[in-house]
Amino acid sequence: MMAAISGSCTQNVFLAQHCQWSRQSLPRFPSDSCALSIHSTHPLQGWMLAWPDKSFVQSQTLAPHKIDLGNRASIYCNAAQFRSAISSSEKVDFLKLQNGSDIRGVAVAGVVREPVNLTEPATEAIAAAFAEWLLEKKKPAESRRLRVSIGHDSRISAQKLQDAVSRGIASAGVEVIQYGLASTPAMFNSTLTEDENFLCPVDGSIMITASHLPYNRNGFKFFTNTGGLGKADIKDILEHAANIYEKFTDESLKKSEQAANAAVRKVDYMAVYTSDLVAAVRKAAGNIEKPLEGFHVIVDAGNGAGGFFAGKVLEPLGAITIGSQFLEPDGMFPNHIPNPEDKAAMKAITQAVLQNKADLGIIFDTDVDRSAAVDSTGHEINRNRLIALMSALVLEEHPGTTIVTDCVTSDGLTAFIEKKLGGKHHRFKRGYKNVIDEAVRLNSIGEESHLAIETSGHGALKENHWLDDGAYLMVKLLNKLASARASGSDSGSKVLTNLIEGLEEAAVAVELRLKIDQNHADLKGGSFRDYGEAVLKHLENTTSSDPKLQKAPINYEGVRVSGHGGWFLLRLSLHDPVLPLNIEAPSNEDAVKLGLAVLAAVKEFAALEISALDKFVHQ
Ligand SMILES: O=P(O)(O)OC[C@H]1O[C@H](O)[C@H](O)[C@@H](O)[C@@H]1O
Repeated sequence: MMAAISGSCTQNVFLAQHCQWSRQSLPRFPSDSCALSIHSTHPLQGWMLAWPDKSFVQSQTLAPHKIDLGNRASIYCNAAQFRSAISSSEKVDFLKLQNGSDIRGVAVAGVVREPVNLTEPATEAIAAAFAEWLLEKKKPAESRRLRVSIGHDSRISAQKLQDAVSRGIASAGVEVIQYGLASTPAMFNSTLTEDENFLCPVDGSIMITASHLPYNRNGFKFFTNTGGLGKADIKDILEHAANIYEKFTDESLKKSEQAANAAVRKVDYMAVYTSDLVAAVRKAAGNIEKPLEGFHVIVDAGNGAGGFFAGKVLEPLGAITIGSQFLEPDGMFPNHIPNPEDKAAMKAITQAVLQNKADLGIIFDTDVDRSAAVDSTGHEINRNRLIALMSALVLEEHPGTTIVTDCVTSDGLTAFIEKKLGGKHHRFKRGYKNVIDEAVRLNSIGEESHLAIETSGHGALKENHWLDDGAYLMVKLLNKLASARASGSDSGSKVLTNLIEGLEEAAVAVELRLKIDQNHADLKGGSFRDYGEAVLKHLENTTSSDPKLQKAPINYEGVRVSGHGGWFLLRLSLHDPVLPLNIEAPSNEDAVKLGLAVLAAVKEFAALEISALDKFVHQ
């Protein structure tokens, strides 16, 4: 038996060093076929892995070369003895890598006070933990192993992290399918596509991205066919990754490299994803091959992953894309930050549209889950305007439906959705996952909702599996242009601009981000969250005694108050020790009055950095 096992030890090494599993779930081997059963295919997948639990046998606690199978059998393996490969200087605080439902960290050295914490071994451990999580959630079919797709954006650390992710996945006995440069939504899509030629559907998917953050960062988003993983799952995975990491040995790292070398396959999945987008526009236009013939559309990918949209989506549909810019992936982002909320980015695409006299401009963030547009007059269609436009399109198809948005949307948007479009505006919390989950929840309790969208440019439609896909949002706009042309009412992007006519916009709209100094004595050793909550409570109390201010009757996040013809919202950032303050008002004077009301309440909180607010009210 020993000889038989030792020949297939890659995954057994992983077992012996990283895994925990339930005694009850061990397979019943006939006494003399044990070894063959185990190394015939992929041992991990036949066994139910379990998350840490005291009742489980932890292989680490067993003799180094022996895995105990209860009283039925013992398997011996010539794996390396346990000897941690991680020195104390490489300790990683895994939980600090959690960013809501994503993982984010520093992957490139060289920025002062930003030490690398998303190292290759940490990445390998996280990927292995995800693979284990997946193995527990999904029962692999007899006929095939589980498979995970891996894609990345244009960041300079993409390649090394892709390799590390591949090692982690392969070490767990799961198949690795690399897509190379890809968009986040395409990765989710790969869990839904049914096409064995492209090894789809995959059981899980990992996108390596840190969205619009600076070049030295990177991170991961995880998907299964039910959508992106939530916060609780990410926390479990990180805790488990920390265990795996502690137990790495030189030998196990070498074995996972060998496993990855043997297991990795590459697929051009973006070809499938883009042809689906092309097909969607053709269908909406009445099955016309080139419904965008003659339209001039400019794409600005900001050197992220979105450059494909010009050549692989717009051009096959007949559009002219001359003047498109920054389509080449470049992880140093030399032109502007790929972020439709960024002023410089919006200026860049606006200028390109005007200079080229284009019909429409389209801009994506780095990993293409967010987008915005610019009409032929250079008018930006982002933030509240993008939500208004998408609401108009969705409400044409689904009259009366509920539009779920984040909390920093304007009062003008509510009036537009409810009075002009006849829909219902449900202003919920910040965070793309929060708005998507809320829309799904509403549907589950009988309230119809077809759109969940944030001012950040994340938008998800029910018809598109609640996937927040910046490219799909733009496809909806293109559908409108194409169908207007097909019906003879073509007037270029005016078709779109007309749809948001009547959206009232505040003359002044500002966002100030007030930092909480986490090391300040005023925190008295408590968390920045508790401190932030105390600030918010105090603000709520002080504003309730001001007759000129009215607390929003329904509000799900922070303190939202109307007054002086406008409103303000102070809330805790989803991720950072920051209290973002949004103010919208009909004039600067009114905005300052609202700012002063906030300042009066928050100035006594010594750990809060209020200089930006101070400057704003004393401008
Ligand atoms: O709370 P904040 O710091 O403003 O960040 C909020 C934003 O965080 C991330 O970028 C998420 O992807 C967005 O969905 C969310 O809106």
